[in-house]
Amino acid sequence: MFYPKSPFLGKGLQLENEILKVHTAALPQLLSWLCQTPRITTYRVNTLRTSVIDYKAKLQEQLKQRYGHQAPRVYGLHELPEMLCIAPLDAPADAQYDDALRQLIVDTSCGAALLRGAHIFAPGVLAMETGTQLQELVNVFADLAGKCKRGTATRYVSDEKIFLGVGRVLMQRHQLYNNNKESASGIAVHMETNVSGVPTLGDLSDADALLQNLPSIVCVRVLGPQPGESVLDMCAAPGNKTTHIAELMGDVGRVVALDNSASRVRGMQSKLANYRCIEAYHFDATKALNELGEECSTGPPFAAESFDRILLDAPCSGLGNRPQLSCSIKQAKVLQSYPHVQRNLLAQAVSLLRPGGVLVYSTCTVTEAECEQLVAWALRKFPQIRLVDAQPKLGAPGLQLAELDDDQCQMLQRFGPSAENRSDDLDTVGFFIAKFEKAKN
Ligand SMILES: C[S@@+](CC[C@H](N)C(=O)[O-])C[C@H]1O[C@@H](n2cnc3c(N)ncnc32)[C@H](O)[C@@H]1O
Repeated sequence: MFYPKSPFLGKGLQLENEILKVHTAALPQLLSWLCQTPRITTYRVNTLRTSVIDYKAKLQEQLKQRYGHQAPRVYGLHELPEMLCIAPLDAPADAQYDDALRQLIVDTSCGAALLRGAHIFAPGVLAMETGTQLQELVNVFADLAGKCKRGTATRYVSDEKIFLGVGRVLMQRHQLYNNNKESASGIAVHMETNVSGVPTLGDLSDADALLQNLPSIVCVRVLGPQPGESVLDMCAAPGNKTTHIAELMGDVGRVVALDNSASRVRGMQSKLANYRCIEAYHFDATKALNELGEECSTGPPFAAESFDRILLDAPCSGLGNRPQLSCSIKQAKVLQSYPHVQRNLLAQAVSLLRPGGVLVYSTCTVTEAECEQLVAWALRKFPQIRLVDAQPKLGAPGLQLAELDDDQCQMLQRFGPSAENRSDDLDTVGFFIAKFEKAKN
């Protein structure tokens, strides 16, 4: 069956050429890896509320109810004690296409979530054949070409659709596509099986634990926040790393979360309200430094050298979000626009960090320009910072660039298709982490 080898479906050569400029030989392998589904599912347990042992028992119970004696393994990694991993199913073969079933088409972002174990929410359903009944089983496909019109009632024919699995219908056409009423919400199709073998549990996140990718958990561990410190999370929404920072600090100290999207800040407020040490502001972090050196009020902008640790989880091209069934970035100039804002943010971070403080720069992408080249630029531009080893190390070293020596590459973490990331335990999304320390005065 057809499976994409590039998120750009062979139509984005210019874009593909932007991704790895020095390491072009590694590009085909990287592109096809981006299209594949990470096979492990990871939850970060909120250890302020529950124990990892108790949450593991809860997960195992859910899996047993769903899969009986074929329930997949739940395990931890000693480097990340607050994380639990769910292994893929041993035998995803019963997700096989059944010619007797009707078909249902979803968009690519819904398709990607489905391959990672989600059910299908109403907005993701593009086409449902007329006559499809409640509780009926359907073959689910993703429309890679983006040509299937929402509300299509007939069988959608295309060479660029891929089979994802078999689902049970919970909403009918009239519930999904009623133009006169509010758009439908909720689960429209419950996935019984999928071709990735990732258990179809949906998102079990609640106050006790969060569905979160492994490198994001590594990232906050690399930052290493301590109780009582003052920590800035410059690009915080939806707040998933912010809450991890607060948890590692035992909810003692000060965590300032900034984001320049008002709606995203509103969206994370209720989650953050559970932590005493977090304060969140709708604010453009490229202006977070009070350049006038005036006495600051409590909120942003802040005086220079205000923070012990800073996380810059930068806005980026997001290409590491596997599986990339089709990339929403269509022009090279969009890809080229990210390093500019990343540099502005990094410059602010260097000024806001106290001497001896720690800065972590991370992205959920794989382009050289937003990862290793950005680090090389920062080291050139700011002699007061140096790279330090990004421990705990679960990713591979950074790519070798002329401007970075071998020791520096080893200090970086790149989650990609290299041998180091191949073990089943680490089949995760693409991500990049660099840790800097600012010289003491
Ligand atoms: C990669 S996401 C952050 C994810 C978040 N750290 C987490 O783990 O939940 C990047 C965020 O940066 C925000 N952003 C983009 N430009 C910004 C700016 N100039 N100042 C502050 N936030 C910005 C976006 O709104 C987006 O929420």
